[in-house]
Amino acid sequence: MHDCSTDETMSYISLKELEEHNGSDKRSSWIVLYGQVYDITSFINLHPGGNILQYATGIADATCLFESYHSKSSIKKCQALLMKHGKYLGELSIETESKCKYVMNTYDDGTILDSTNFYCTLRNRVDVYLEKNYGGRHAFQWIYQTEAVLTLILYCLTTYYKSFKNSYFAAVCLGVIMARMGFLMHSGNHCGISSNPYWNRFVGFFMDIIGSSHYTWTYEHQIAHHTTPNEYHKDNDCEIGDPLFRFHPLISDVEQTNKDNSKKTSARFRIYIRRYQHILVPILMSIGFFKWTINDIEFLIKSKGGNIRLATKIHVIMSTLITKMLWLIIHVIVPYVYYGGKYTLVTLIIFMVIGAYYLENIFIVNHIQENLQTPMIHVDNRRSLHWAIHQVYTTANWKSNSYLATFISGGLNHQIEHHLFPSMNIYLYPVISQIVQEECYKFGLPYHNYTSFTTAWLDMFYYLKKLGNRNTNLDHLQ
Ligand code: HEM
Repeated sequence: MHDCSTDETMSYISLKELEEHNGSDKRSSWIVLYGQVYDITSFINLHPGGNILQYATGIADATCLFESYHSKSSIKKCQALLMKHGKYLGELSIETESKCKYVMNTYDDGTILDSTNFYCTLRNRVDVYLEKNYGGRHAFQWIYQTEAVLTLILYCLTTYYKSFKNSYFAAVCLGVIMARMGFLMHSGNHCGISSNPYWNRFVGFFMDIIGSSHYTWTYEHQIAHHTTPNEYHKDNDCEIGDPLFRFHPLISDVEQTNKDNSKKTSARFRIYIRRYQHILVPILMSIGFFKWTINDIEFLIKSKGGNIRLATKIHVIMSTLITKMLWLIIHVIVPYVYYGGKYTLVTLIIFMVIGAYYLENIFIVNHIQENLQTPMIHVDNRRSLHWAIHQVYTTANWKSNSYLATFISGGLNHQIEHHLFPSMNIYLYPVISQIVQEECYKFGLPYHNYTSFTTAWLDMFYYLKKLGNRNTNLDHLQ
């Protein structure tokens, strides 16, 4: 990386300035690694890992993505490439809170061991082990590629029978297949399907085939969620349902500054609803697919999705609109013309609800749990945690080491391994989980692993209930 000690006059770049260089149409692309800002416009299209690099530009800290996506042996190549083609611009301004995220690895109050070498040690062990025994992070990629192609064929067949052949059974199967497409696109957009970036792009596009947008999803998931899991005002996933529901302890019952009566009523309504959120959330999960299909358009138009800014790209907006139109024609207009409104509505509800239930139940248990917060949640300087330690604290597995659970959940049962090595083939997670557990233990870090999906789900349910029933007080509004 750039040696700042030789700089006579250091330049500082503000977060605002950085955000303007996020690779939007006609804008350049800047990336922040280890607090240093680089202009990578000239080689962004030459990146050997493919176009995933575009998402990491214009964000406050891409160190987590940089470290977690490259193997031990790749990192040196990356640094050489960056030195050759990237232009060092300066340091990210000191006022930018995220800057210190990488620099310090221990809590300010010293309550935890110095874990500076946790990720380095772990990654070296994992990569050496995989290289020696399996030939690298993409072993078994042919299995995953075959699974992707077969799933796509099944999607086309079930869609055909549902939309053109009046089959309710096909609608049920389509729901399951849609969820499987969701797991696959998750791996594709994480570059986990293959060492070939085109395969990853192809499978990542499954998200658009099922009616959503891989572009907005990648920003929300890769940037907002993966770099800052369970962090309030950063990770969109811990704010789903807000203001109605509370998935995170820092979500307030009331708007602090507000004193007028209408808001007081809405705060009361919220408190009332939250009391039953553990019942309502599992019911409302059913509309997840409908929500995604519509939300994407809003995100693209506003260039913003929750806590994250999106780079505006006209060709992406156009292609998203086209794929959504095609989805609408195939799943709504065609069955409506052939079989009428009732059939269309019922089959739409069947496959959208089954798909959403399968997918959402799997991913909701990995982060929404009582014990999944960094220890200093109420203290601002918790950002001093190294990103990998943050991931371990805020993530839970269920049924680690089970290949069946890995297949059923698309690898999401190994959420800890996934957050530490997002681009690894999911079928290697059971292989490395023993190493991850051992290193967590050595460094005094937790390794949350539920013995079954049911225990994880029930704990999530009770935690939602607890969060919803938290003592609340409206007095200060008066
Ligand atoms: C400016 C920063 C970066 C540089 C210079 C860079 C450079 C490279 C290089 C040289 C490789 C080939 C490695 C090899 O052949 O062993 C590579 C692969 C890759 N990069 Fe990057 N990269 C950067 C940032 C990122 C970021 C931020 C991400 C993720 C968001 C990413 C994702 C990947 C992926 C997925 C691969 C393929 C790895 C594989 O097949 O296992 N890169 N990158």
